Amino acid sequence: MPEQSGKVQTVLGLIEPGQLGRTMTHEHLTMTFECSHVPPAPGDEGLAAAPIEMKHLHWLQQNPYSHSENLLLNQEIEAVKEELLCYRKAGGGSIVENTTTGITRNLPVLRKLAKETGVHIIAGAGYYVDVTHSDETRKMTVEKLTDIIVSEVLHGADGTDIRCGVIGEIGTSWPITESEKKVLRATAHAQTQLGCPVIIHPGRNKAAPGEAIRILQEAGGNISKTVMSHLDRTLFDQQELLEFAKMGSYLEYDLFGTEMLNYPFNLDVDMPSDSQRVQALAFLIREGYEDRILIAHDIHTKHRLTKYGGHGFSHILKNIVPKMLSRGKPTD
Ligand SMILES: CCC(=O)NCCS(=O)(=O)O
Repeated sequence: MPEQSGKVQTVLGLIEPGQLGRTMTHEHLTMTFECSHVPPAPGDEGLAAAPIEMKHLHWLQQNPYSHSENLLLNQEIEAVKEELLCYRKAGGGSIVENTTTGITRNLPVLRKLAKETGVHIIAGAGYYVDVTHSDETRKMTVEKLTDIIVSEVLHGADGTDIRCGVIGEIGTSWPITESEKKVLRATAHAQTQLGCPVIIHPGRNKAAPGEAIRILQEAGGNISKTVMSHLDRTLFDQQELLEFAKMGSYLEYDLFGTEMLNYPFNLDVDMPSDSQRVQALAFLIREGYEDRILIAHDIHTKHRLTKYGGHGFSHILKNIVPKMLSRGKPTD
């Protein structure tokens, strides 16, 4: 792809890497997450159906996936626009928007947001997890899936001329399903043709990141240009984290701002606090992985927007960066 080589492809066109500024590599600006609805606990049905209000905020923070309306981030375009203007004021430059096929990607909205806020937005190509794959997707060969992903980057996606700039987030469950394995192989083949970055959503099991990387590797993917997302809810043991880091992908801690007691998708997981995320990053830096770390908020529900009392897209720049600086360099 000679035209794009060495450039960043945003929804408004190509820019130089030097124009990116501070970049959140894993966010969603418009999407739906009904595929991950969790039925409310007995007795909570009323809360789950009530309008989002301050008095319910704590319940919502603890049960974000049990409130159907909370899963419709696509209804909040104006609020997201305000947030992006604040993000720019806070020093933000770019956002990688990870919404792929299956969770209602909306490229015209991304283009409008980029035009109206001045934030560079890079859209994601490819497919989310198996439960969102259509029958048509399941029937496709790896070659057909590859052609679609390549076309989303070279020509535009979803019937528009708006081009994606990365592949991902590519969704995988645990265990990884046959349909997801096909998409992973197609992702690797498309990356070989395009040379662009890949972003993977691993299943909720400590073996999931390594298994996804192995499948990409066997299909010829470039692991040094691959991002493993959501490590903060997936890999906890320091030795296992180092074993994974040696495989060579970028290591992404992208759930900053998410603090919940019971992680409903895997009750064995203790979701870390932001302080624990910062400690995990300090550990990786001490071990020599400073240049392989990426961070973001992965906002994908309404309640995390400042409109609803959430932390918003500027939380890392306003709160986490000062926290990191207050801890100094890990060797200090
Ligand atoms: C679409 C957003 C997404 O998949 N976020 C990850 C949520 S979790 O698997 O880490 O709970």
